[in-house]
Amino acid sequence: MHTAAPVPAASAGGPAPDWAERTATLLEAVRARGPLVHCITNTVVQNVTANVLLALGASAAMVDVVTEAGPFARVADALLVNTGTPHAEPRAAALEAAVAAVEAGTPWVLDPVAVGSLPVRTALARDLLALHPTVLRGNASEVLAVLGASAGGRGVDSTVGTDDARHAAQDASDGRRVAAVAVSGPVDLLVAPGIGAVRVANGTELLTRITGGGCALGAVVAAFTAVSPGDAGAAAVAATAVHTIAAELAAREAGGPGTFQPLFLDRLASLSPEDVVREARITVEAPAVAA
Ligand SMILES: Nc1ncnc2c1ncn2[C@@H]1O[C@H](COP(=O)(O)OP(=O)(O)O)[C@@H](O)[C@H]1O
Ligand SMILES: Cc1ncsc1CCOP(=O)(O)O
Ligand SMILES: [Mg+2]
Repeated sequence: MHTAAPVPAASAGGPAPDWAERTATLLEAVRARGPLVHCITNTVVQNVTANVLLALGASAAMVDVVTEAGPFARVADALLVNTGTPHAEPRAAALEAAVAAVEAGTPWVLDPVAVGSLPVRTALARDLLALHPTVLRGNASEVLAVLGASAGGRGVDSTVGTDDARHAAQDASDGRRVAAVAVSGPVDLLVAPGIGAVRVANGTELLTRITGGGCALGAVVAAFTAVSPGDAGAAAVAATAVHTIAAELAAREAGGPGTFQPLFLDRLASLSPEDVVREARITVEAPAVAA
């Protein structure tokens, strides 16, 4: 079992090199353990999600059948539930898996894709949220919508910035509805009790020009929760940094979205701890200290 490094001290607004070191350590832990990630995800991104997990060094299994999903969530190392194409059976399987994950102590991630004005997935995502996912991950519109603070974005895309979701995300994690919230966008925002607001400025606009740039990130976050027991914030930061740094390196060689996708998988697989430490652009805004 990997022993996580201590949480780095927060420094207001400045660079936080300890998070880069810790991300590198957690990346090595993912590769050493090869966590099995149980995915109940949408039909659009199943293939890219499995490929991203395999490139990272994790394992993927798409188990979205009722009566299989619950038992599998008990033996998997982590679970991802994504609401992108919420047909009837995957909806029931998602609830079954989430209940089992909570009972078994399997960490799990909720990605409330396109929640807001669409009633079926919005009800499902709220039911899932009530089961206390380890990490809530989505774009800013989705995070706000599932928390009841907005009407949602434009389909699967956000119409607001990550900082617009900051207060709702902090309320959700401080109130223990979830252990951490990961809000994606041009600069990703990660919040959890004790870590303040962590921002990861890595990434590439090409991640928004292929499908699954965010959905696969949810699976990567799930893989990192498996090696960060009790520290969902660290899992969210490390997963986001690894995903976005690999993408950024791939974008330097890519001719466009078509060549970017395989290069992204190559970079995920070859990303070294040194690459992480050299490329990470992570800042921390310390939590407010009570007077
Ligand atoms: N303008 C951008 N520049 C760089 N990276 C981005 C940009 N927009 C999104 N990303 C990255 O793309 C990934 C998916 O984010 P996002 O598009 O917000 O998710 P979703 O697909 O769920 O809406 C994240 O890793 C995020 O860091
Ligand atoms: C296009 C689409 N439609 C329903 S789910 C989905 C995939 C969304 O993927 P991402 O949120 O990673 O862009
Ligand atoms: Mg999404």
